[in-house]
Amino acid sequence: MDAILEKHRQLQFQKEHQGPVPCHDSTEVTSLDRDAATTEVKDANSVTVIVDEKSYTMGKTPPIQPNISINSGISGDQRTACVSGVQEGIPMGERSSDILCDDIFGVSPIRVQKSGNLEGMHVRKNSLRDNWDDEHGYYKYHLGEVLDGHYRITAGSGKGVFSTVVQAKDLKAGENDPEEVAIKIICNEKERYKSGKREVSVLEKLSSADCEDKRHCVRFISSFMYRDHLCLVLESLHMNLREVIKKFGRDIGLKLTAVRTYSKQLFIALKLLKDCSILHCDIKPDNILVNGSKNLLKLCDFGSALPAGINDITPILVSRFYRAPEIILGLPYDHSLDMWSVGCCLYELYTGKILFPGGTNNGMLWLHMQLKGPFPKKMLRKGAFTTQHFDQDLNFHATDENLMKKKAVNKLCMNVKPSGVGPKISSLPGEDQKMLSRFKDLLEKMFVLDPQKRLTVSQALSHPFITGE
Ligand SMILES: Nc1ncnc2c1ncn2[C@@H]1O[C@H](COP(=O)(O)OP(=O)(O)OP(=O)(O)O)[C@@H](O)[C@H]1O
Repeated sequence: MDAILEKHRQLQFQKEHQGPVPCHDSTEVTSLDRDAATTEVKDANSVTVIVDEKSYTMGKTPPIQPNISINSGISGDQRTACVSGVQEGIPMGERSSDILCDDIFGVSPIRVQKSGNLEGMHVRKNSLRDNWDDEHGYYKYHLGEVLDGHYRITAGSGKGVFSTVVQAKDLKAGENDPEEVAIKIICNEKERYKSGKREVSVLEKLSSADCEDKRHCVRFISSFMYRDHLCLVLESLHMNLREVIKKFGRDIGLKLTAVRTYSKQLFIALKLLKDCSILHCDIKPDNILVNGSKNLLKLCDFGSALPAGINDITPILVSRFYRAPEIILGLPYDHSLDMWSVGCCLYELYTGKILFPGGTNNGMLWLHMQLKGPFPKKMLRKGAFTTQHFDQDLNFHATDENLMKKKAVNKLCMNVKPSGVGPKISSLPGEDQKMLSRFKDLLEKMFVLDPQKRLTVSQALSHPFITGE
């Protein structure tokens, strides 16, 4: 990818010469083939739990989060949720029978069925399953296998928490049909089947609202059942943005012109969601796919999507690093929650770094305040979960273990001095300074803490960073 290599070259030049570097003005994200096979990371000692996506709603016992560790990484990794203990300092009697566990890096929100120990969890055993499933309910496909007499599997493509995705050749493709497709094989489990069916109806709605395929959401082709697995046939894309960052932009990020191209396409996708009254609720680099030339992206994984206006209050909606503050505080939410997540992705694309790597929701709020200052009191007063993070005078109350070690956190939250996005984004020589300051301005507006004042999708599409005017 020229744009990224160019950025590497600039950094290298800067290091060696400590001065500006002449720069190509490449705006295109150009092709670079995937050559790394996906890795399987498996912890021999981990115990997999089957998780259920329905989140807890306002008024029920607040969630207790066991220390869940999830072997996570890019989508090709095997992600296994394993319970390593329970949260300290909470009497057993106060625990809800349904314990929610928070996600960690890049992993979609999940819910285990019972707290603390493995008793009652839906632990799968090989002997209990038909032998075409693995012990966790994933379908054990093999290359060359023909699914439903229709699709020959040509390669593995990715693995999510709830599915395996394979590349396949459509053996019955008509003249205008794509030969290459991706098939998302949903885990064989009742709740997964139900959420898969919901994903199908969201995809159908999006596809029929975008007949010309110009609005950057993955195309849905069809679905079928195969050996008790719901299978979604989707257009095939090349790799996800987490892989792109990892492979080409780790700790450095992509060139601004490439970020601008991706930003515009993401906003067009958000506009489609808005027009269809759908909240994605899990936007993160893993769920954004690019084509082989890397110049076209598509939003994928609508497995957590919700109709706008449902507003079940839950503190674990959206993967944690990309989770907007209104979710954590327990406020009503709408399309602005996806705008926040997209902001996190754009920052990550440009810098190669995660903007809010909080270890807990409490840690996330602290990072939000460090960037943008104290929360408006009006907002805090309305939050169903505010008391978990703020005292009665609305001063921040650190409960995150890592935060408690830091002296600065003990100060009243009113003293938090916001850094803003600007200082976190370093300007590279050769980068168009006007475009960069517009990018910073865009991000600043996407990270407005109050969701009602945050940048809307129409405003984003007409922002000077996008229009260039
Ligand atoms: N249409 C596609 N073309 C190519 N690869 C895909 C496609 N859809 C998904 N993938 C790959 O599979 C991975 C998992 O897909 P997806 O996120 O839809 O599954 P999931 O089980 O809902 O995952 P999770 O809940 O962990 O986010 C993606 O990150 C991507 O790498």
